[in-house]
Amino acid sequence: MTSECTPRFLASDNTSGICPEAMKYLLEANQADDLAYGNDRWTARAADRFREMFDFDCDVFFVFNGTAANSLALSAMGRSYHSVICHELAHIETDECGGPEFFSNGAKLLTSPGANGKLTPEGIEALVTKRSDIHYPKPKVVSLTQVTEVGTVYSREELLAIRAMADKHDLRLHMDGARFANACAGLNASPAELTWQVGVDALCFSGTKNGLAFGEAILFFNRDLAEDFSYRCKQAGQLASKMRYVSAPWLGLLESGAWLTNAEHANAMARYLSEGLQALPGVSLMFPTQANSVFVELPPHAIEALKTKGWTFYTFIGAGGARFVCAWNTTVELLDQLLADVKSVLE
Ligand SMILES: Cc1ncc(COP(=O)(O)O)c(C=O)c1O
Ligand SMILES: C[C@H](O)[C@H](N)C(=O)O
Repeated sequence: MTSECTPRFLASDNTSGICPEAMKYLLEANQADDLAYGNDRWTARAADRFREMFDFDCDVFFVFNGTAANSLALSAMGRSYHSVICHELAHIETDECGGPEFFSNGAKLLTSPGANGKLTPEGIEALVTKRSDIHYPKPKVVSLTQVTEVGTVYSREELLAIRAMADKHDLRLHMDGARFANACAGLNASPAELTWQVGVDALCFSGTKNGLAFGEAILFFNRDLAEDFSYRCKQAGQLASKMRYVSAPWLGLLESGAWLTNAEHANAMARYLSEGLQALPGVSLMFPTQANSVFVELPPHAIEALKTKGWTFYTFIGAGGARFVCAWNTTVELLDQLLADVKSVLE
Protein backbone atom coordinates (compact mmCIF):
# COMPACT_ATOMS: atom_id res chain seq x y z
CA MET A 1 0.00 0.00 0.00
CA THR A 2 1.51 3.35 -0.98
CA SER A 3 1.36 6.20 1.52
CA GLU A 4 -0.79 8.45 -0.66
CA CYS A 5 -3.79 6.09 -0.70
CA THR A 6 -6.38 6.05 2.06
CA PRO A 7 -6.69 2.54 3.45
CA ARG A 8 -10.08 0.96 2.92
CA PHE A 9 -10.97 -1.88 5.22
CA LEU A 10 -12.53 -5.15 4.18
CA ALA A 11 -9.92 -7.38 5.82
CA SER A 12 -12.08 -8.35 8.74
CA ASP A 13 -15.08 -7.45 10.85
CA ASN A 14 -12.35 -6.84 13.45
CA THR A 15 -11.53 -3.57 11.69
CA SER A 16 -14.93 -1.97 12.35
CA GLY A 17 -15.60 0.52 15.13
CA ILE A 18 -18.00 0.35 18.06
CA CYS A 19 -21.64 0.45 16.96
CA PRO A 20 -23.86 3.22 18.43
CA GLU A 21 -25.92 0.86 20.58
CA ALA A 22 -22.83 -0.50 22.30
CA MET A 23 -21.34 2.95 22.71
CA LYS A 24 -24.55 4.24 24.31
CA TYR A 25 -24.43 1.57 27.01
CA LEU A 26 -20.68 2.02 27.48
CA LEU A 27 -21.20 5.69 28.23
CA GLU A 28 -24.13 4.91 30.54
CA ALA A 29 -21.99 2.43 32.47
CA ASN A 30 -19.38 5.15 32.79
CA GLN A 31 -21.74 7.46 34.65
CA ALA A 32 -21.09 5.83 38.02
CA ASP A 33 -18.66 3.63 39.88
CA ASP A 34 -19.53 0.02 40.34
CA LEU A 35 -18.17 -3.17 41.82
CA ALA A 36 -15.25 -4.91 40.12
CA TYR A 37 -14.48 -8.39 38.76
CA GLY A 38 -17.94 -9.04 37.36
CA ASN A 39 -19.85 -8.23 40.55
CA ASP A 40 -21.35 -5.11 38.95
CA ARG A 41 -24.99 -4.74 37.96
CA TRP A 42 -24.24 -4.48 34.24
CA THR A 43 -22.60 -7.89 34.16
CA ALA A 44 -25.49 -9.45 36.05
CA ARG A 45 -27.99 -7.85 33.63
CA ALA A 46 -26.02 -8.95 30.59
CA ALA A 47 -25.78 -12.54 31.81
CA ASP A 48 -29.52 -12.61 32.53
CA ARG A 49 -30.21 -11.12 29.09
CA PHE A 50 -28.20 -13.90 27.46
CA ARG A 51 -30.26 -16.50 29.39
CA GLU A 52 -33.47 -14.85 28.18
CA MET A 53 -32.19 -14.61 24.61
CA PHE A 54 -31.15 -18.27 24.48
CA ASP A 55 -34.15 -19.36 26.55
CA PHE A 56 -31.79 -21.45 28.67
CA ASP A 57 -30.37 -21.20 32.18
CA CYS A 58 -26.77 -21.27 30.98
CA ASP A 59 -23.62 -20.09 32.73
CA VAL A 60 -22.19 -16.91 31.18
CA PHE A 61 -18.62 -15.57 31.31
CA PHE A 62 -16.98 -12.59 29.62
CA VAL A 63 -13.40 -12.50 28.34
CA PHE A 64 -11.46 -10.08 26.18
CA ASN A 65 -11.01 -11.93 22.89
CA GLY A 66 -11.94 -14.97 20.89
CA THR A 67 -8.68 -16.85 21.25
CA ALA A 68 -9.04 -16.68 25.03
CA ALA A 69 -12.68 -17.72 24.81
CA ASN A 70 -11.94 -20.74 22.66
CA SER A 71 -8.81 -21.75 24.55
CA LEU A 72 -10.37 -21.51 27.99
CA ALA A 73 -13.65 -23.12 26.99
CA LEU A 74 -11.83 -26.05 25.41
CA SER A 75 -9.60 -26.40 28.46
CA ALA A 76 -12.75 -26.87 30.54
CA MET A 77 -14.23 -29.48 28.20
CA GLY A 78 -11.49 -32.10 28.28
CA ARG A 79 -8.30 -33.16 30.01
CA SER A 80 -4.73 -32.56 28.93
CA TYR A 81 -4.45 -36.12 27.59
CA HIS A 82 -7.55 -35.75 25.43
CA SER A 83 -7.82 -34.48 21.88
CA VAL A 84 -10.10 -31.96 20.21
CA ILE A 85 -11.42 -32.75 16.74
CA CYS A 86 -11.68 -29.73 14.48
CA HIS A 87 -11.69 -28.84 10.81
CA GLU A 88 -8.27 -28.42 9.19
CA LEU A 89 -9.09 -24.75 8.54
CA ALA A 90 -10.37 -24.13 12.08
CA HIS A 91 -9.20 -20.93 13.69
CA ILE A 92 -8.19 -22.86 16.80
CA GLU A 93 -5.82 -24.83 14.55
CA THR A 94 -4.55 -22.09 12.25
CA ASP A 95 -4.70 -18.77 14.08
CA GLU A 96 -4.56 -19.10 17.86
CA CYS A 97 -0.85 -19.75 18.22
CA GLY A 98 -1.34 -22.94 20.20
CA GLY A 99 -3.66 -21.27 22.72
CA PRO A 100 -6.08 -24.19 23.02
CA GLU A 101 -3.21 -26.64 23.47
CA PHE A 102 -1.48 -24.34 25.95
CA PHE A 103 -4.46 -23.60 28.18
CA SER A 104 -5.56 -27.24 28.20
CA ASN A 105 -2.04 -28.24 29.24
CA GLY A 106 -1.51 -30.30 26.14
CA ALA A 107 -4.76 -31.42 24.57
CA LYS A 108 -4.01 -32.24 20.97
CA LEU A 109 -5.99 -30.87 18.03
CA LEU A 110 -6.87 -33.56 15.51
CA THR A 111 -7.87 -32.05 12.19
CA SER A 112 -10.30 -33.34 9.61
CA PRO A 113 -10.94 -32.17 6.04
CA GLY A 114 -14.40 -31.31 4.82
CA ALA A 115 -15.97 -29.44 1.94
CA ASN A 116 -16.76 -25.76 2.44
CA GLY A 117 -14.83 -25.63 5.70
CA LYS A 118 -17.23 -27.93 7.52
CA LEU A 119 -16.68 -30.99 9.68
CA THR A 120 -18.68 -34.07 8.79
CA PRO A 121 -19.87 -36.93 11.03
CA GLU A 122 -17.83 -39.30 8.92
CA GLY A 123 -14.69 -37.23 9.30
CA ILE A 124 -15.20 -37.09 13.06
CA GLU A 125 -15.75 -40.83 13.31
CA ALA A 126 -12.65 -41.51 11.19
CA LEU A 127 -10.51 -39.70 13.77
CA VAL A 128 -12.24 -41.30 16.75
CA THR A 129 -11.90 -44.84 15.41
CA LYS A 130 -8.48 -44.36 13.83
CA ARG A 131 -6.79 -45.75 16.92
CA SER A 132 -7.78 -46.89 20.38
CA ASP A 133 -4.38 -47.59 21.87
CA ILE A 134 -2.97 -45.78 24.88
CA HIS A 135 -0.56 -43.77 22.73
CA TYR A 136 -3.36 -41.95 20.87
CA PRO A 137 -4.78 -38.82 22.55
CA LYS A 138 -8.34 -39.86 23.30
CA PRO A 139 -10.88 -37.71 21.43
CA LYS A 140 -13.18 -35.96 23.89
CA VAL A 141 -14.31 -32.72 22.21
CA VAL A 142 -15.55 -31.71 18.77
CA SER A 143 -15.00 -28.03 17.96
CA LEU A 144 -16.87 -26.50 15.06
CA THR A 145 -16.93 -22.92 13.86
CA GLN A 146 -20.29 -21.30 13.10
CA VAL A 147 -19.98 -19.35 10.72
CA THR A 148 -17.01 -21.32 9.35
CA GLU A 149 -13.65 -19.75 8.52
CA VAL A 150 -14.65 -19.75 4.85
CA GLY A 151 -17.97 -18.01 5.35
CA THR A 152 -20.31 -21.01 5.22
CA VAL A 153 -22.82 -22.12 7.82
CA TYR A 154 -23.84 -25.44 9.32
CA SER A 155 -27.55 -26.14 8.92
CA ARG A 156 -29.53 -27.43 11.89
CA GLU A 157 -29.62 -30.82 10.23
CA GLU A 158 -25.82 -30.85 9.89
CA LEU A 159 -25.44 -29.82 13.51
CA LEU A 160 -27.84 -32.54 14.65
CA ALA A 161 -25.89 -35.13 12.65
CA ILE A 162 -22.65 -34.02 14.28
CA ARG A 163 -24.33 -34.15 17.69
CA ALA A 164 -25.50 -37.71 16.99
CA MET A 165 -21.94 -38.73 16.14
CA ALA A 166 -20.68 -36.98 19.27
CA ASP A 167 -23.21 -38.91 21.37
CA LYS A 168 -22.15 -42.16 19.72
CA HIS A 169 -18.57 -41.58 20.86
CA ASP A 170 -19.15 -39.68 24.12
CA LEU A 171 -17.78 -36.41 22.76
CA ARG A 172 -18.56 -32.88 23.91
CA LEU A 173 -19.47 -30.18 21.39
CA HIS A 174 -17.80 -26.74 21.37
CA MET A 175 -18.92 -23.99 19.02
CA ASP A 176 -16.55 -21.21 17.99
CA GLY A 177 -19.17 -18.54 17.43
CA ALA A 178 -16.89 -15.77 16.28
CA ARG A 179 -19.63 -14.96 13.78
CA PHE A 180 -22.53 -16.74 15.50
CA ALA A 181 -24.82 -13.75 15.03
CA ASN A 182 -24.18 -13.93 11.29
CA ALA A 183 -25.20 -17.59 11.33
CA CYS A 184 -28.48 -16.78 13.09
CA ALA A 185 -29.12 -14.05 10.53
CA GLY A 186 -28.07 -16.20 7.58
CA LEU A 187 -30.22 -19.16 8.62
CA ASN A 188 -33.05 -17.08 10.07
CA ALA A 189 -32.70 -19.25 13.15
CA SER A 190 -32.89 -18.42 16.84
CA PRO A 191 -29.84 -18.66 19.12
CA ALA A 192 -31.47 -21.63 20.84
CA GLU A 193 -32.10 -23.44 17.56
CA LEU A 194 -28.40 -23.25 16.68
CA THR A 195 -27.00 -24.15 20.09
CA TRP A 196 -28.51 -26.15 22.94
CA GLN A 197 -31.38 -27.45 20.83
CA VAL A 198 -28.81 -29.16 18.59
CA GLY A 199 -26.67 -30.29 21.51
CA VAL A 200 -23.97 -27.64 21.73
CA ASP A 201 -22.33 -27.86 25.15
CA ALA A 202 -20.48 -24.53 25.05
CA LEU A 203 -20.62 -21.48 22.76
CA CYS A 204 -17.97 -18.78 22.37
CA PHE A 205 -19.97 -15.80 21.10
CA SER A 206 -17.97 -12.90 19.69
CA GLY A 207 -19.03 -9.36 20.42
CA THR A 208 -15.90 -7.95 18.84
CA LYS A 209 -17.03 -8.88 15.35
CA ASN A 210 -20.59 -7.81 16.07
CA GLY A 211 -19.93 -4.15 16.95
CA LEU A 212 -18.02 -4.08 20.25
CA ALA A 213 -14.53 -2.76 20.87
CA PHE A 214 -13.70 -6.11 22.40
CA GLY A 215 -15.45 -8.73 24.45
CA GLU A 216 -16.55 -12.32 24.00
CA ALA A 217 -19.23 -14.22 25.89
CA ILE A 218 -18.75 -17.85 26.81
CA LEU A 219 -22.02 -19.69 27.35
CA PHE A 220 -22.07 -23.13 28.96
CA PHE A 221 -25.27 -25.01 28.26
CA ASN A 222 -23.69 -28.07 29.86
CA ARG A 223 -23.23 -26.37 33.19
CA ASP A 224 -21.15 -29.19 34.67
CA LEU A 225 -18.34 -28.02 32.38
CA ALA A 226 -18.43 -24.56 33.92
CA GLU A 227 -17.41 -25.71 37.38
CA ASP A 228 -14.69 -23.35 38.69
CA PHE A 229 -14.46 -21.74 35.23
CA SER A 230 -14.11 -18.26 36.71
CA TYR A 231 -10.84 -19.43 38.27
CA ARG A 232 -9.61 -20.48 34.81
CA CYS A 233 -10.41 -17.00 33.55
CA LYS A 234 -8.64 -15.33 36.46
CA GLN A 235 -5.52 -17.50 36.12
CA ALA A 236 -5.40 -16.76 32.39
CA GLY A 237 -5.57 -13.01 32.94
CA GLN A 238 -9.06 -12.87 31.45
CA LEU A 239 -11.02 -11.65 34.49
CA ALA A 240 -11.56 -7.97 33.79
CA SER A 241 -11.49 -5.86 36.97
CA LYS A 242 -13.80 -3.28 35.32
CA MET A 243 -15.94 -6.03 33.75
CA ARG A 244 -18.81 -3.60 33.24
CA TYR A 245 -16.94 -2.08 30.30
CA VAL A 246 -17.17 -5.46 28.58
CA SER A 247 -20.66 -6.45 29.70
CA ALA A 248 -22.48 -3.12 29.32
CA PRO A 249 -21.75 -2.79 25.58
CA TRP A 250 -22.84 -6.41 25.19
CA LEU A 251 -26.10 -5.46 26.93
CA GLY A 252 -26.45 -2.66 24.40
CA LEU A 253 -26.24 -5.15 21.55
CA LEU A 254 -28.70 -7.53 23.18
CA GLU A 255 -31.33 -5.10 24.51
CA SER A 256 -31.42 -3.06 21.30
CA GLY A 257 -31.45 -6.09 19.02
CA ALA A 258 -28.38 -4.71 17.27
CA TRP A 259 -26.64 -8.07 17.71
CA LEU A 260 -28.96 -9.36 14.98
CA THR A 261 -29.47 -6.25 12.85
CA ASN A 262 -25.70 -5.69 12.70
CA ALA A 263 -25.28 -9.26 11.45
CA GLU A 264 -28.15 -8.97 8.99
CA HIS A 265 -26.59 -5.83 7.55
CA ALA A 266 -23.14 -7.40 7.28
CA ASN A 267 -24.61 -10.45 5.55
CA ALA A 268 -26.61 -8.26 3.15
CA MET A 269 -23.47 -6.33 2.23
CA ALA A 270 -21.62 -9.60 1.60
CA ARG A 271 -24.42 -10.75 -0.70
CA TYR A 272 -24.23 -7.45 -2.58
CA LEU A 273 -20.46 -7.76 -2.96
CA SER A 274 -20.68 -11.42 -3.92
CA GLU A 275 -23.20 -10.73 -6.68
CA GLY A 276 -21.14 -7.79 -7.92
CA LEU A 277 -17.93 -9.80 -8.05
CA GLN A 278 -19.58 -12.73 -9.82
CA ALA A 279 -20.77 -10.34 -12.52
CA LEU A 280 -17.17 -9.47 -13.38
CA PRO A 281 -15.51 -11.48 -16.12
CA GLY A 282 -13.11 -14.09 -14.83
CA VAL A 283 -14.11 -13.75 -11.16
CA SER A 284 -15.49 -16.80 -9.37
CA LEU A 285 -16.43 -17.51 -5.80
CA MET A 286 -14.35 -20.02 -3.88
CA PHE A 287 -17.16 -20.76 -1.41
CA PRO A 288 -20.87 -19.94 -1.29
CA THR A 289 -21.58 -16.61 0.38
CA GLN A 290 -23.75 -17.62 3.34
CA ALA A 291 -22.83 -15.00 5.92
CA ASN A 292 -20.64 -11.87 5.95
CA SER A 293 -17.52 -12.87 4.03
CA VAL A 294 -16.76 -13.36 0.36
CA PHE A 295 -13.90 -15.51 -0.95
CA VAL A 296 -12.72 -15.09 -4.53
CA GLU A 297 -9.74 -16.20 -6.57
CA LEU A 298 -7.87 -13.23 -7.99
CA PRO A 299 -4.62 -13.25 -10.00
CA PRO A 300 -1.54 -12.06 -8.07
CA HIS A 301 -1.19 -8.88 -10.10
CA ALA A 302 -4.78 -7.94 -9.28
CA ILE A 303 -4.22 -8.58 -5.57
CA GLU A 304 -1.14 -6.36 -5.56
CA ALA A 305 -2.90 -3.64 -7.55
CA LEU A 306 -5.85 -3.62 -5.14
CA LYS A 307 -3.53 -3.33 -2.16
CA THR A 308 -1.72 -0.47 -3.88
CA LYS A 309 -5.09 1.23 -4.17
CA GLY A 310 -5.47 0.96 -0.39
CA TRP A 311 -7.68 -2.11 -0.07
CA THR A 312 -6.92 -4.25 2.95
CA PHE A 313 -7.91 -7.90 2.83
CA TYR A 314 -6.42 -11.24 3.86
CA THR A 315 -5.15 -13.90 1.47
CA PHE A 316 -3.99 -16.43 4.06
CA ILE A 317 -7.40 -17.53 5.37
CA GLY A 318 -8.85 -20.89 4.52
CA ALA A 319 -7.79 -22.32 1.20
CA GLY A 320 -6.15 -19.22 -0.21
CA GLY A 321 -7.82 -16.66 -2.41
CA ALA A 322 -8.88 -13.21 -1.27
CA ARG A 323 -11.28 -12.80 1.65
CA PHE A 324 -13.47 -9.73 1.93
CA VAL A 325 -15.40 -9.38 5.19
CA CYS A 326 -18.36 -7.07 5.69
CA ALA A 327 -19.27 -5.65 9.06
CA TRP A 328 -22.12 -3.76 10.75
CA ASN A 329 -20.88 -0.50 9.23
CA THR A 330 -19.95 -1.63 5.72
CA THR A 331 -21.58 0.58 3.07
CA VAL A 332 -22.73 0.01 -0.49
CA GLU A 333 -20.60 2.99 -1.49
CA LEU A 334 -17.45 1.28 -0.21
CA LEU A 335 -18.38 -1.94 -1.99
CA ASP A 336 -19.07 -0.11 -5.23
CA GLN A 337 -15.59 1.41 -5.00
CA LEU A 338 -14.12 -2.06 -4.54
CA LEU A 339 -16.12 -3.50 -7.42
CA ALA A 340 -14.96 -0.68 -9.70
CA ASP A 341 -11.35 -1.21 -8.63
CA VAL A 342 -11.54 -4.99 -9.09
CA LYS A 343 -12.97 -4.43 -12.57
CA SER A 344 -10.21 -2.00 -13.44
CA VAL A 345 -7.31 -4.14 -12.19
CA LEU A 346 -8.63 -7.14 -14.13
CA GLU A 347 -8.87 -5.25 -17.44
C1 LIG B 1 -13.42 -17.99 13.39
C2 LIG B 1 -12.67 -17.21 14.43
N1 LIG B 1 -12.57 -17.71 15.67
C3 LIG B 1 -11.89 -17.08 16.64
C4 LIG B 1 -11.27 -15.88 16.39
C5 LIG B 1 -10.43 -15.31 17.51
O1 LIG B 1 -10.69 -14.05 17.83
P1 LIG B 1 -9.55 -13.08 18.38
O2 LIG B 1 -8.82 -12.57 17.18
O3 LIG B 1 -10.35 -12.04 19.08
O4 LIG B 1 -8.65 -13.86 19.31
C6 LIG B 1 -11.37 -15.29 15.11
C7 LIG B 1 -10.72 -14.00 14.79
O5 LIG B 1 -11.02 -12.95 14.91
C8 LIG B 1 -12.08 -15.97 14.11
O6 LIG B 1 -12.16 -15.48 12.86
C1 LIG C 1 -8.03 -14.42 10.71
C2 LIG C 1 -7.86 -13.53 11.88
O1 LIG C 1 -7.19 -14.27 12.86
C3 LIG C 1 -9.18 -13.08 12.41
N1 LIG C 1 -9.76 -14.19 13.13
C4 LIG C 1 -10.11 -12.62 11.32
O2 LIG C 1 -11.01 -13.39 10.94
O3 LIG C 1 -9.95 -11.51 10.83
